[in-house]
Amino acid sequence: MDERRAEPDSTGRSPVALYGEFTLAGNRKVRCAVSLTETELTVQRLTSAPAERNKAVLRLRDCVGCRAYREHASAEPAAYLSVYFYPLRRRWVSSGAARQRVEQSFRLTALQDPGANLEEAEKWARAVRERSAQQQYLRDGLLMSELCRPFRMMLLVNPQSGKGQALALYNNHIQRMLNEAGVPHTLVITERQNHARELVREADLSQWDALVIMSGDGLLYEVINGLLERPDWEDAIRTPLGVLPGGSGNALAASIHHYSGASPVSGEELLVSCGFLLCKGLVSRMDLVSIHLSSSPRLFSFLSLAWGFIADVDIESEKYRHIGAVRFTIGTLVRLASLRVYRGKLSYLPAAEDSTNKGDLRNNMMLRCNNQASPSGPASLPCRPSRDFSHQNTSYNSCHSNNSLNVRRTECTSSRSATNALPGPTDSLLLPLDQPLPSDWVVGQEEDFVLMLAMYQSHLAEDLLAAPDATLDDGIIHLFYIKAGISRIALLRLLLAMEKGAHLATNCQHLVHTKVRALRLEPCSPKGIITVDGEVVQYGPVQAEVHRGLARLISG
Ligand SMILES: Nc1ncnc2c1ncn2[C@@H]1O[C@H](COP(=O)(O)OP(=O)(O)OP(=O)(O)O)[C@@H](O)[C@H]1O
Repeated sequence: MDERRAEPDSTGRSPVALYGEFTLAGNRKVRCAVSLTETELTVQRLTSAPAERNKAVLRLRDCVGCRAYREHASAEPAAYLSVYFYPLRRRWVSSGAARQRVEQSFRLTALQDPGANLEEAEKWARAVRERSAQQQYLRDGLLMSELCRPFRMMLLVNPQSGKGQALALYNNHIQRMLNEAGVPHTLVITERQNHARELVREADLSQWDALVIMSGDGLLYEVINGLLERPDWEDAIRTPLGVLPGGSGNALAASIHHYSGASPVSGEELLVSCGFLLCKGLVSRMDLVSIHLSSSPRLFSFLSLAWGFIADVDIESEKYRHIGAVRFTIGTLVRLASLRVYRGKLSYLPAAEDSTNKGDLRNNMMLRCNNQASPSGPASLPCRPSRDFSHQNTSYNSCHSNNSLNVRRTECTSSRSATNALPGPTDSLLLPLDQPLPSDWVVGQEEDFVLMLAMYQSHLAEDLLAAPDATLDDGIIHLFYIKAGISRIALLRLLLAMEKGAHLATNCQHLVHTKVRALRLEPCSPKGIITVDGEVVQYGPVQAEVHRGLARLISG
């Protein structure tokens, strides 16, 4: 075993920091030369076959953890080193790539003293751990010098979510991944609706470094609202949250996978990807949206507010939950066959030029090191309003083209905020629902709509990329709406294009997309469905305001 200094060499390749020759743990006849650089672990089998065929090069950024140990009750002096990677591997049956588990385990027997062999294995384990953490910091533009104590995670699993397999998925994938990453966790199996909400509302949060849900989006909705109902909501909502897909929609899980830049995956591949991101422990800020209804307490939403077609499909297809994500396809076909229109008024506050953010990565932090972060910095990406509102400064009282709202400006002098004395942040942009809107809002007139969808993350479901340019904390509500007049076939085409996030490129005249900071919807149809993060809420007037970066999410 040889320890070498990590200094740059003339080839530009990262130099070797540690070198050793071990046998494979699974086959003592195979000897390997193992070398560790700042970025890679290379395992070269020492056989007579051509060298490249017997070489595995694994990137430390794909490593979730490693372990040094001795076999229980063994008389042998050998110690073992296991290193766990989840690299992206190209799929053979379909295009794209997905993370797959690769374990490298070695047997160290160079010395006669079992303690000395174990010490050697521990030295390797420490070196691998430090370098793989360093890779994470470097990739995300952060250099942090010290790791804090291991974090303690509460993992809430809803056994009824999706096809009812969340517990089996935990047993088959997540338990092992968290053990490999050395993440101690306490498993809590939710027993009923609102169990998670009550639990986090009462919990001693000083005991937990992260609250992770394994379910659909509904359980995270409960956790977020439970945290914001606490008297200490300001600290509570900074607890890093995590999401592992176990439901049928899994929109937030699909969004964080998308933000990681990997090609689209679903099912267990999405679970492994989210498990990997969770083990890496990088925390980002996440926008939350406060939602006001006419006679219910204020709610907080992390994903979407929907009315009309999409809300109908989501709720009407609940009865097919046991078949998983296919339920949305069936629900869509059923609802298309009897397409409805809804009458209502839609108004909004356009996002200012500087509301989006280029510097997301700089707002990240390592979970193990810092989970009490300061607010987001200023934003800088230009906002692109939808084509029909580019003229909003000119003709407010007139009717516009068929893909615009009929807008008018109102003058409102009231300054009364809609936020009451409940816990949670103040809504500075909203007035009470029964008051006219302020003068800087675009105010809609009564019209017939097919759907309204407000999104704050990219995905509406695993395979629905509804807001392709949304990011976790851009401080933007991506508002989409379709007014009456669209044909069934045009609507179906749009929904199919949404699978790849191509719906905005179809130039469908009926689809409008605009970026806003707040909105108000006043339905006039006597009946209908409104959903918040896929959960039904009181039908009637509703308004929403985005709170940029209010929550913390473990993401990539
Ligand atoms: N043990 C349980 N039995 C019944 N319902 C539960 C249980 N635990 C949690 N719930 C409730 O189940 C509801 C649905 O959960 P969730 O949204 O997480 O899964 P899902 O609906 O299957 O997924 P998706 O939202 O992706 O379709 C939540 O409102 C939650 O409160």
